[in-house]
Amino acid sequence: MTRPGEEEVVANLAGQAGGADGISIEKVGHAFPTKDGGSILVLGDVSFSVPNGQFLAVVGASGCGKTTILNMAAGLVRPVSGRVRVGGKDVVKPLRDTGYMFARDGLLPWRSALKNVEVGLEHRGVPKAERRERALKMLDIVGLSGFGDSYPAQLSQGMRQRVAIARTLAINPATLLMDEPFAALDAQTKLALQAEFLKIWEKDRQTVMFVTHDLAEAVSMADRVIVLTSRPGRIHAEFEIDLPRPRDPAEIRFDEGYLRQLDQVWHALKEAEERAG
Ligand SMILES: Nc1ncnc2c1ncn2[C@@H]1O[C@H](COP(=O)(O)OP(=O)(O)OP(=O)(O)O)[C@@H](O)[C@H]1O
Repeated sequence: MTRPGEEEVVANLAGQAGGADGISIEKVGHAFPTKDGGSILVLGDVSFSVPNGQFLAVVGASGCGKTTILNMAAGLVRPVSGRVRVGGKDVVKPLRDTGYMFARDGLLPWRSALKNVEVGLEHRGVPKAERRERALKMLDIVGLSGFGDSYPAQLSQGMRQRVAIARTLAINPATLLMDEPFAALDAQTKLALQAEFLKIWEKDRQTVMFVTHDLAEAVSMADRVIVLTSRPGRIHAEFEIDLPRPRDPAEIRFDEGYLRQLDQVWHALKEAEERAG
């Protein structure tokens, strides 16, 4: 899996609030060069859009190009063919009003939790007092008031991922790109953070593209789920998730409508993998 380096993470955190026209992936194809001088086709003619304020989950077999699509929307990878637009603009470099979150929290170990939340604001040139105020507010929102002076090594994995959420949201991003952000957490913490994240998101409704292998996570959180084929990734199926909001992923687990939609997505993914295999 490709991951941006720290500088790129910081660049993505250095966001600016602003309007957006969602995300648009238009006829995108991509291949990476291989060591033997050949190339590996990763994405084949993928088109979809994420309307403003929608929470889209993308699922698909390992290696089908999910992270590559996120990296394209983040401006870290240029597609070989096709076009990627975010907020109505072609993405030709990392956008300042896009937040990017990963399974690993990416916190800077030498900075306190509070200072980590401030990183993106610093890069935007937000004055110190305002920065501090916003970072403290975000830590409070993610349930970590009182932990601002703690360093990442002094926090549990769930707490560190909470700091990462606070850091991503502190810049007030219009677009959120999330790559398995809760994958490294134990089941209980994962459910708690999913619920907390949804509570925050349901207020602000950023445009979200969320990559996950966890189908329950996709269906319980998203407005829409896209299933990609195995490599080269193409769209295999798409589902509108018509479950009411606000949603709590822990509580929705036994809902009939949820179970039905989960079953549909599960079958679509199985079918996509069987066809490829
Ligand atoms: N920079 C790169 N150079 C060469 N190959 C790459 C590069 N980035 C990704 N790939 C290859 O492209 C394919 C798609 O990678 P990507 O990380 O987008 O898949 P993914 O669907 O996110 O996988 P996973 O679910 O395992 O995270 C993989 O085969 C990967 O090895």
